[in-house]
Amino acid sequence: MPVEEFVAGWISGALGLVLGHPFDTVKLLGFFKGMSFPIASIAMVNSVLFGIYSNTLLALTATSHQERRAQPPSYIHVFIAGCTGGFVQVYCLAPFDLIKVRLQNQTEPRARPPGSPPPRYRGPVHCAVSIFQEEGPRGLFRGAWALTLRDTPTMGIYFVTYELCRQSTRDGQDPSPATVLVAGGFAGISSWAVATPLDVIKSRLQMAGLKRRAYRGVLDCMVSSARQEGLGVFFRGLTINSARAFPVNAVTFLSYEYLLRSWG
Ligand SMILES: CN(C)C(=N)NCCC[C@H](N)C(=O)O
Repeated sequence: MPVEEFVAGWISGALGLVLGHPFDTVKLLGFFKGMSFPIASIAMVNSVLFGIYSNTLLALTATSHQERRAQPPSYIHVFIAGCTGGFVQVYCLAPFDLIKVRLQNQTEPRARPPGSPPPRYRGPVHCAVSIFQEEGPRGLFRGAWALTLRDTPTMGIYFVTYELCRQSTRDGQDPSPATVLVAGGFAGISSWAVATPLDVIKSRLQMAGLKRRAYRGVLDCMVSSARQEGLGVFFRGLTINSARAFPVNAVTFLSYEYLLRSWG
């Protein structure tokens, strides 16, 4: 199994993450105060996504990343490979994503009035240990099913959009940096546009353990959220997700393509 796609995926994920830092700081407060935890976790998840995607395409089409310039894979193969990458990365992402959502939903310490109780979680490691102790090892995978439903098809869409947008490049030639940036940016936006409704549901399920709010599953959470707050609830966060997705994924794909190209 070629490993360079995993390494390129890790580095490009880290670079995208640095670029997304201002957006993530607005959204996530405590989680992104330091960069080391997100780089170790989210960049590792990106490495799994790109590595599995590329190796699945290799299995389906018997072409390496370099050979695919001259022999582009069909969109159905790209979609299957993207879905496979999305499915596998969920099980690395689930605990990190849970920690992110729990930290995101607690009050920012700097904004707390003096004398108010300290935040429940002191940071990502404390959050992971507390969930493990209070909700058991399975607690760390709370919301994983919703995450699977969110990421499996949307990662297929992510890679198909990327391939569609860079179609203007002639077979056998490398796409220009502008093409890669635009294709990567649109890949991010299209996948987040489709993913946002399930992202809302996933976050609610992940918070349920803490708030002792019981949902019977993904469907129950969808129905009760829509009943109480209307259909608009499914589009919460769409603007910030899209604004963040363009630069983050433009840089992720640009660095991924250039790293693989420079390694031959
Ligand atoms: C849930 N969806 C839609 C995605 N994860 N899409 C792919 C983008 C991944 C990238 N690391 C990002 O955070 O934008």
